[in-house]
Amino acid sequence: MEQKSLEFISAEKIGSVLTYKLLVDAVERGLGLFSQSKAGQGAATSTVDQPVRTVVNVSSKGFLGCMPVYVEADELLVTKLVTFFPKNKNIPSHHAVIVVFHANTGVPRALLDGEIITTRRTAAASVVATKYLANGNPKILAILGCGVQAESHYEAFSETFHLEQVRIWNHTPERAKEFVKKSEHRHNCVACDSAEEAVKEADVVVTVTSSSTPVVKAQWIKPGAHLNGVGACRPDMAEIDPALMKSAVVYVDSREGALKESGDILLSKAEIYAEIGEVVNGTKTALRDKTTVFKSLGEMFLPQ
Ligand SMILES: NC(=O)C1=CN([C@@H]2O[C@H](COP(=O)(O)OP(=O)(O)OC[C@H]3O[C@@H](n4cnc5c(N)ncnc54)[C@H](O)[C@@H]3O)[C@@H](O)[C@H]2O)C=CC1
Ligand SMILES: O=C(O)C1=NCCCC1
Repeated sequence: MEQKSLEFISAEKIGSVLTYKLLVDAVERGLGLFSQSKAGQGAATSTVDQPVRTVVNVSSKGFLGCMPVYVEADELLVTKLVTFFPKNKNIPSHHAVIVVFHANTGVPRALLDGEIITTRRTAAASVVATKYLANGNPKILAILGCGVQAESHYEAFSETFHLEQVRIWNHTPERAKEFVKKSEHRHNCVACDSAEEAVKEADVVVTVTSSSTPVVKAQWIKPGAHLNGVGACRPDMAEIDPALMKSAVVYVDSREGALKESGDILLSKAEIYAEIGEVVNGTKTALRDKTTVFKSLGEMFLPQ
């Protein structure tokens, strides 16, 4: 009889092994598997079963998201539980734990601190989308927002692309200046006084704010640029000008998730061209010369 032995894997341990290289490869593969499968449709034969997460609102303070997934190929039966409390002060706005079960027996195997995985996986997903959708090698990156995701996106993009400049904007300008000064390695970073200044010559834009209303306007975007929309993960929230959503070619991580959760898509009534996993699988085209948006909502896949 299998003995129950539940291992706890700490944030320190995860942080020491989970490189962006590893994650980018794993997320790319995961997104491909997801789009190949009948994910979320409850089919017993599905190779990946990942229903759209269940979200519990905690009055006006925040929410709890429950994100289960079964990946047959990896014998993975996992769920992430993530909270988002945007008004938190002096502690992160997101917290998460991940529970891993044995896929053949249902026996719980491990409990993982989910914070670093959430932080880095999200940036890795934006890197995957950018690898496929950027028009040539991106040289100027604009990051709107200066929180945890801004840090991870800066690290992941700096490791992957040869960036000449990273333009940083925050709605409280002091925070953008602090971001730039945080490390001597950030010599290629500049704090911008306006979001327009950050965005207007950028090859790639990342929006990583807790804003419920658009922080980027259509007319600021360089034609052919690629934008990763990472925040605004509820149907009543939007980070991107509806005019940009309508004029750009829109890619998502999960079509079903986007049609339930993304205010940027629902409020603008933008058409979804493809899941990024379909591009990975070669069943949809990467329209690199067009202005593209990847609307990220956070489909979770763990490396083997
Ligand atoms: N798509 C995905 O997979 C994931 C998305 N997210 C989302 O990404 C966003 C950023 O997450 P974190 O960096 O962890 O959050 P954070 O709390 O560390 O940072 C939030 C940033 O938004 C800025 N901000 C707050 N209110 C604003 C407003 N009204 N207008 C403009 N900026 C404002 C803050 O100054 C800060 O720079 C959140 O919306 C979060 O829910 C987070 C994890 C995964
Ligand atoms: O995938 C995640 O993790 C999250 N996605 C949307 C916002 C909360 C965290």
